[in-house]
Amino acid sequence: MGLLVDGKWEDNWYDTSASGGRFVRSQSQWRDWITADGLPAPGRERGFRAEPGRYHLYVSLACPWAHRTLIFRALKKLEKVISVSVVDHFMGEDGWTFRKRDGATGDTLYGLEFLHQIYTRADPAYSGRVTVPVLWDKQEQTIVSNESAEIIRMLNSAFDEWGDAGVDFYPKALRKEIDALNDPIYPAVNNGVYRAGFATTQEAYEEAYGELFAMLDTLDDRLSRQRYLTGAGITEADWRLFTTLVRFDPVYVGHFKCNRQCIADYPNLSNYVRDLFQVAGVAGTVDLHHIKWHYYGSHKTINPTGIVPLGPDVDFAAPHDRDRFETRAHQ
Ligand SMILES: N[C@@H](CCC(=O)N[C@@H](CS)C(=O)NCC(=O)O)C(=O)O
Repeated sequence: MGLLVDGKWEDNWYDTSASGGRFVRSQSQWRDWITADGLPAPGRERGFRAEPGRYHLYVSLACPWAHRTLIFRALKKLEKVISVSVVDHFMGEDGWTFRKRDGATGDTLYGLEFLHQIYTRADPAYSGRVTVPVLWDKQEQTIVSNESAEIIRMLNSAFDEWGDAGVDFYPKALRKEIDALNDPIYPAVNNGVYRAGFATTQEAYEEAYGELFAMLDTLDDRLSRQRYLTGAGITEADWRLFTTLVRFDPVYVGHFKCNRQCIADYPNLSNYVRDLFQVAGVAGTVDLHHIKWHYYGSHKTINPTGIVPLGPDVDFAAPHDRDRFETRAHQ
């Protein structure tokens, strides 16, 4: 685990000393947008036109943020439009690498060894973390975005000429509600599990743990009345929650000490995660081997032996009870 400083790789774990033992995720630095017309997004200088075959995703199958982008690529039927490279599940002193095993593809564009070489290819003087996902422009040889929340918005609509325009996970009428759900779910749940797991003081851990389970309780209650977070149809808010929930029992309960209870113990969340897993195209984006081996194998500060636990045995393909609710297909 490390980062780039003026284009040079330095091996460094997260520094929590300035924040009372709290893990603070850095802001993504590449924030351009692909648009159907190629004009820069408001406030941006560079414009990127949506075109088939021009863009590439660098992902880890372990990473919940990258996982969002793979789900959107699959459900928007963009597999032939946007290509993908999958990094190795182990993230050690070289950061993410292109070692090829267990379904990792290597760097299918340039045959590079490390993901940080993709960042310096875009900017030889880049300083910052080297994270997945990366949305890469093969034509301009640069990074468009390394912010998953924005990449999924692009995939949701910019490529509709080639993808499935009938699927909309961020419909106009629900945008306010989706944003209002994402806003508290991100710090408490998506990033909350990391805040608990990477905390280096008891106080910081307990703070994150409390917020996490309070939010999961609220969500379980909400899902006792409706099939999905905004009601009868699946939206972006569901996919963002899903990638954390699917990792929860296999990894976060043990590795990140998020152990007040499992998702399996929540009557509604447990059925909900199976429901989403069983949406056509989604199961193929979930790789529990990469997920377990990455977290338990890579985070030596919290699991020094690197032993990967064998359990629990979670079956996301088991039946769920969610079809008792009103359901709406996408507009
Ligand atoms: N805000 C980013 C976060 C991405 C992120 O933190 N990815 C993790 C993997 S789960 C990573 O690559 N971490 C490497 C590092 O922090 O050095 C996003 O949502 O795209």
